[in-house]
Amino acid sequence: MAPRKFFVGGNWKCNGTGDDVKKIVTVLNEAEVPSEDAVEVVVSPPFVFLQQATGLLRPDFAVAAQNCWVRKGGAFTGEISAEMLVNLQVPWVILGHSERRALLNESSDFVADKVAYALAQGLKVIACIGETLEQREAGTTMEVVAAQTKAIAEKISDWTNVVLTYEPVWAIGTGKVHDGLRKWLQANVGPAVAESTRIIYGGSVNGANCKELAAQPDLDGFLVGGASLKPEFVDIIKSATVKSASA
Ligand SMILES: O=C(CO)COP(=O)(O)O
Repeated sequence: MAPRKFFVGGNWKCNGTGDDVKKIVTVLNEAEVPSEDAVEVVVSPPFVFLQQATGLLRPDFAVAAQNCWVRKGGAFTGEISAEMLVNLQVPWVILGHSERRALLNESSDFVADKVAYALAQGLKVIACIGETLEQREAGTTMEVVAAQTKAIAEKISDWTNVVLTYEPVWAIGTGKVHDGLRKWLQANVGPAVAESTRIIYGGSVNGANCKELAAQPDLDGFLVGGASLKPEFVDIIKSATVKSASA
């Protein structure tokens, strides 16, 4: 089976202006980074800047939307459907981000329905899971992330276009949950899916800590928030070489 390609996502969240998009994309376009064979780079601007970013961005980098509606579009004011993203040729979507789970009460079932629907429309999905600090302190981390993954596993059969993102803000650098998640996939979905699915990490990844994090055995990349708006995002992309060197 082909090795899992390192994945670096930049989640711009609800930040920026059209001018900021130009600035960030210029830095990315001028950057010398490892080849497409070594790293997959996906940046995620707010919906309103998706087309602008797509038009300006180098062809070896892709874009992701930060969310989409759970079903076919229609009378759902303020939502953006998976079909619309496909129509704009946006290849990726982030679903189940911890901020949406926490602030907008998106449940694991709702997120799983979104993942299934988006995949069925042909989108690739950055599916986010992660526990709250309270759950962490109660010692239920693995239980919580396994339940979130199970909700998704029950609704999809093909994991090819899924990147699983473990994103608890507190958990820099432990690597343990990634190992647990891969074992969970192995036991509950199957060895081939466990072997091929990329499990990435998000939470305060920056230019200074990315190399050490990239060296964690079961970690296949990052979803970067704050640092993806800055030139250090290029250093984070380059940390893919840590993985290729250890492969
Ligand atoms: O939520 C995140 C990425 O989706 C992580 O954000 P930070 O990298 O700013 O901690």
